[in-house]
Formats: sequence, C-alpha cells, structure tokens
Amino acid sequence: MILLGSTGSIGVNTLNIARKFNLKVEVLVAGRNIELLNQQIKEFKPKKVVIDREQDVSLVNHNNVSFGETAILQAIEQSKTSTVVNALVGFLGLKPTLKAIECGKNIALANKESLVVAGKFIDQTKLKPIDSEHFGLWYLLQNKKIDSMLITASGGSFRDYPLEKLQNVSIKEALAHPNWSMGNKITIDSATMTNKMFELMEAAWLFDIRKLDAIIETKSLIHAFINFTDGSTTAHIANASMQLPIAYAILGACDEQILKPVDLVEVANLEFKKIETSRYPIWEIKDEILNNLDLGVVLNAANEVAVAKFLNSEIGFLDVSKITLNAINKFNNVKPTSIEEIFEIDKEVRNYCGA
Ligand SMILES: NC(=O)C1=CN([C@@H]2O[C@H](COP(=O)(O)OP(=O)(O)OC[C@H]3O[C@@H](n4cnc5c(N)ncnc54)[C@H](OP(=O)(O)O)[C@@H]3O)[C@@H](O)[C@H]2O)C=CC1
Ligand SMILES: CC(=O)[C@@H](O)[C@H](O)COP(=O)(O)O
Ligand SMILES: [Mn+2]
Repeated sequence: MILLGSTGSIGVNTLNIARKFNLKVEVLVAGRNIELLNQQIKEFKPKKVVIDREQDVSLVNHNNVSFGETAILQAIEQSKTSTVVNALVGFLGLKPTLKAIECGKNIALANKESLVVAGKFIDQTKLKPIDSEHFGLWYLLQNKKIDSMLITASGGSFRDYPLEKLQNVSIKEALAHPNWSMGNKITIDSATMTNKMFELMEAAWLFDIRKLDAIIETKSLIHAFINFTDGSTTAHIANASMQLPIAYAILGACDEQILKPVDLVEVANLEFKKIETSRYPIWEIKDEILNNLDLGVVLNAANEVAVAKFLNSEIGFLDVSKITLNAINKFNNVKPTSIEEIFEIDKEVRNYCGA
C-alpha cells in the first residue's frame, strides 16, 4: 500500500493492521514527525518516502526521500501498488485522492475533507471510507427499505462544560477528547460539532441519502443506526478503535478478531442526548448544509483557517464557529461546476477568513 499520513493517528493504526496482516507498505508519506517516521521505515522498509519539508530530508534514514505536495502526487502515479490509504488531514488530502482515482487505485479514505469539499467530483467506484460512523452504516446496510440514517457524536471535549465558560477554554482542554485519541484538527472539529456536520455530508455522498441526522451517545460505543421503513432500527456497536474500519477499508472483508467485543454488562448503561445549538452553534446550519452540499468547500476552508487560528492562540474557542458561520453566510451562493472551481473557492474563502 501507499500510506499517506503514516505518522498520524489513522496512519499509526493503519500500520498496526499492516503488521497484523503482513501487508506490504511500498510508500510512506509523513509530515514533520521524522523520529516516528524513521521507526516506521526501519520496521516496514518502504521503497519510497515523502515528507513535507526539504530541510528535513537529510534527517530521514532512507535513500529515496522526496518532499512536498508534487512529490506525493508523483509517488502515487509512479507506484505499482493498487491501494492508497489517505490519512492526510484537511484540504491537503484532496489532490492525492483525485490522483489516486485518476491512477485507478483502490482508496481507503480517512481524509473526509476530500468528500466534504468535492464530493460531487469524486468517483467512488474504488473508494472505501475510513470513518467509524460510515463504516457502521455500511456494516448495517441490508436489502431492506431504508427510511433514514443516524450517526452518533461523542459531544467532544466540552459536552458537559458550563456554557458561559466556553469562550475562555484552553487549547489543552479542547484537545482532551473524552473517547477517541485523534489528531488535533479533528479533535477540535469534534468539540465544535463540525466533525459531525462533515460526517453528515460524507454520508450524503457515500449513501446518496438526505434523511440523515446525528445524536450524542456519550460513550462512543454505538457509531450508527439505520431506521428501516418497517419501523425497526439496527445499531452498529463496537469499541472505540479505528482498527476495524481501517481493516475493512483495506482488506474488503475480515473474519479475524480485530477488537474485543463490547461487554454490555460492563457498560451497564448508555446515554443519548440531543445536539443543542446553544452548545454547538454550527448545528444551526445543519439543514442548510444538507440541502446544499456545495457549501462543503466553504465550510471546510473557513473551518481550517479558524481551527488553525485557535490552535495558534489567535482566537477563542467560540470564535471558531463564528468564523465558519460568517463564511457560510457570505458565500451561500457558491455553485462549483468543476474541480478547478473548488480550488478557487477554497482560496477565496481562506482569504476572506484572514488566512
Ligand atoms: N483520528 C481518527 O480517529 C479519525 C480521523 N479521521 C480523518 O482522518 C484524517 C487524518 O486524521 P488524524 O490521523 O487524526 O490526523 P493527524 O493529525 O494525527 O495526522 C495527519 C497526518 O498527516 C501528515 N501531514 C500533515 N501535513 C502534511 C504535509 N504537508 N505533508 C505530508 N504529510 C502531512 C502528518 O504528519 P506529521 O504528524 O509527521 O507532521 C500526519 O501523518 C483526517 O481527515 C481526519 O478527519 C476520520 C475518522 C477518525
Ligand atoms: C473516530 C471517528 O470516526 C471520529 O470521527 C469520531 O467520530 C470523532 O468523535 P466525535 O463523535 O466526538 O466527533
Ligand atoms: Mn467519525
């Protein structure tokens, strides 16, 4: 496989699956965590390595190292391997997804931003999502008439925090997710509920359905529900680990045990809550977004700028949602008709948001 984002949370979990199933790793792509990358090179012996910055090349223990976005695209083009795992974070992941499609590769897609911003230009024929909720929905699909789909949210770092203190929370507090160990950007997206908005859009593209919603399930043990027209509901239950979705996205099917099953007696009880706009202002635009998926590129660009500013101590936590809502308000007429326009709109929104 080609693994993009090997040093991140999904990347490391992907290598755990590669180790367990003896899968070949031909290319490793990472950013700036060269220490971890060198450990991965030692164990998985890739033929090629790509990193973010030229200045780090000499620190990498490999004789075939290149750097930068173009090198990532070249590595995909030149490799004979048929599977690309895209675990890059943010808009940066879009071009590699498009390149992998162009090259006819199978794509295990963790980079949900690719679908959020450009779902209508992405050929899904060879694409499998790596996202716990969408894996859950896929797992539950049966030959029965579906009424609606429901995914769960943990509620993020501030689920139980006093509302009046939200503006002054620290970065450290915002990065303390209650249930999942993930990269910084998605952890903030989870705290603002933007991650769930992304996931509704992701589900809309993947399953071609608009009757979609999300609720909070505080333990992240149930990931998805399907409501059937006959009035029955099925739920996907699994412990909170990305290894199961990753294994299925890469292997297609899997009968070996990947996770310990959930012990319901030990769990004892589950708690469900509504997603309130007072705590998660972004939820005000849920219907607008689901009725107009073209807004994904706006939502994503504004959110990436805002999250970066928050993580750089330039703005407060509540300002993240304010910036994204303001951008949606300003750019609510976008109608991209080509992938090139996606890149143009992304740039324009970033400028507007003060990137
Ligand atoms: N973590 C999770 O459980 C889940 C994640 N996702 C999605 O998966 C994607 C990855 O998330 P996650 O693993 O948490 O993110 P992380 O931040 O943990 O990892 C991101 C990876 O991308 C690499 N990277 C960043 N910038 C560059 C660059 N310019 N060039 C090359 N590599 C780069 C990082 O390298 P380095 O660290 O070396 O700088 C790292 O390997 C996101 O789209 C997220 O929304 C979806 C569902 C669950
Ligand atoms: C593990 C995974 O799939 C994440 O996308 C997760 O859903 C994030 O947690 P939240 O439910 O808090 O957004
Ligand atoms: Mn998810």
